[in-house]
Amino acid sequence: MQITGAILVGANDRTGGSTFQAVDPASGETLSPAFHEASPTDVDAACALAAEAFPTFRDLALDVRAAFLESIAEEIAALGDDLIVRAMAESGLPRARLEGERGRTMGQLKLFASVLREGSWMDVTIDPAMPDRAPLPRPDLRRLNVALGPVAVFGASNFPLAFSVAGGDTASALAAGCPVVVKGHPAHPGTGELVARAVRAAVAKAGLPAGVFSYLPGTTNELGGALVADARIKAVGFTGSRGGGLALVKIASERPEPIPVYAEMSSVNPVVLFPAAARNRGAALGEAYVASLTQGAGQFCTNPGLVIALEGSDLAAFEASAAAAMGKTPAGQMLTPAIHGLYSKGVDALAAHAAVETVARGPVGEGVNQAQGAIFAASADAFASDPVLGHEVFGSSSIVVRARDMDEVKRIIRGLEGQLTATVLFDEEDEELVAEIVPLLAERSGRVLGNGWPTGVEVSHAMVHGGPFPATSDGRTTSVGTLAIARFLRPVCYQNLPDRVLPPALRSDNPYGVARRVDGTMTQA
Ligand SMILES: NC(=O)C1=CN([C@@H]2O[C@H](COP(=O)(O)OP(=O)(O)OC[C@H]3O[C@@H](n4cnc5c(N)ncnc54)[C@H](O)[C@@H]3O)[C@@H](O)[C@H]2O)C=CC1
Ligand SMILES: O=C(O)CCC(=O)C(=O)O
Repeated sequence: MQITGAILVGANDRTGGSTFQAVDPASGETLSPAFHEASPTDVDAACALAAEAFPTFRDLALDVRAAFLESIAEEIAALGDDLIVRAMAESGLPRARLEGERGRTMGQLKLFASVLREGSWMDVTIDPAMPDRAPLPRPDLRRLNVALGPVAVFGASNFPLAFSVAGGDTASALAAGCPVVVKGHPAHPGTGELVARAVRAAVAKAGLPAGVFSYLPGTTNELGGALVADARIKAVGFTGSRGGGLALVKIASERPEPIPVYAEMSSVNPVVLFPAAARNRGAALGEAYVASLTQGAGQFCTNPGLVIALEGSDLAAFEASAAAAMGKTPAGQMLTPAIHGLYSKGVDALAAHAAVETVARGPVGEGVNQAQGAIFAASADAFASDPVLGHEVFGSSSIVVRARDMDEVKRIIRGLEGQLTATVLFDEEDEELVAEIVPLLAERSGRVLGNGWPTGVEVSHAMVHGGPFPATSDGRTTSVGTLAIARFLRPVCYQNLPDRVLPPALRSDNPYGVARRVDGTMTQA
């Protein structure tokens, strides 16, 4: 499929005034073609079409919408190697990683198709009428979840497939019955266009209204701002910087009709290394830490940016092993010159900090925009007295906090901001201490992991990829896994309405055959 640089508004290819080009971060070279910057007029057209498409798309039979999601996955597969080659050039990510990400993207779409057919996402609940109840009769009450309306999705730079044009936000919004308008990430516009054309092809094949999906490429904050401000948009999904996420939250909350923004922003993902684990296997853990930290040049919002442990010889052995591993880990290719610039600035600031010790630096990269890994250390007092030390440095940089005792460990944890993940590394002898620490971590994070590493998020039913602010702007939900659909739904209760005017899932004959809670008891169809 050809990349044209067009703005994809429903079924129409549009062109605009100014253009921009992608840059290959590994060579610094500009890539063809030029992409048209979407304008406020394009935002208006895309949102008008999305609003028009909404009632039809929302009310589709479940199986039809599920088949549409599966068809998007097939269209993405049909893009073949062109997609991988373009994504490699635009992101600097290696082939194997992108092939895996493509599989995950398709898997997410298919998983949401199965969720749709299964039906529990509607949470159908029926309280039958009790006409003879005294002193007052009870009306017939029937509740289900319905789609919010058109959703704006901001693709992430670090997952050009799985968190981008047809990534988790788009898949969950479409599954809910919400048309999607994507603001493409400017770092991978060609990859974005290819995937957008695949989604558009699936829309056409299913005979759906064209406004179910639009793709707006662009570099400016004004574009994203105009999209979030548009009255027809009813929710926003975003993965990116804290500044970007907060700017969108502000715009959304100041609208005449405020809307929810589900922004995944920043996290340092604390790892607590317990004494027996440090004593028994500190060196092995040090190596595994560096493997997780440097994976993908550290460009995961889940990467372990903070280790908290008791000072002493066992921690010294962990640090020495991590330093040795870091010394052997080549610099990693970063996604964009801007992200590399921010990484270098963050690392330089830590290296120059009076209370921070540099434990290890990885080898200097041979090419451009490469992340030279970095491990720092600080005392618990130093860490507690400068909040900057707890801020995310996006890339393969991490800090080890050396605590004098478990009370200091707890004090550090209590001072942490909200996190996507928190990890405990422990052996059996540590379990009593672990039981004290896990509740503190759970209070501050979306996922608490034992004896593993936070990078690598399973796409499944139980997964939570979310967490209290600033990990996300709304810690009640997740952007990965099937629960993500709930972000784009709201409950409606129908009172005393006859079958023929009710949505199918609420009717007496239960035509979709979904499980329902009737008078407080779960019933199968
Ligand atoms: N939490 C996470 O998972 C991630 C965090 N980041 C952080 O973000 C930094 C920059 O990376 P990007 O991916 O470019 O993120 P970004 O937040 O700068 O951009 C993400 C998207 O939001 C748009 N945007 C940003 N600020 C906006 C504003 N004020 N108004 C309207 N639209 C806006 C951009 O045009 C882009 O489409 C990284 O260095 C890293 O610190 C990046 C990727 C993932
Ligand atoms: O590792 C994952 O699957 C998710 C990571 C993520 O959300 C991110 O890095 O932005």
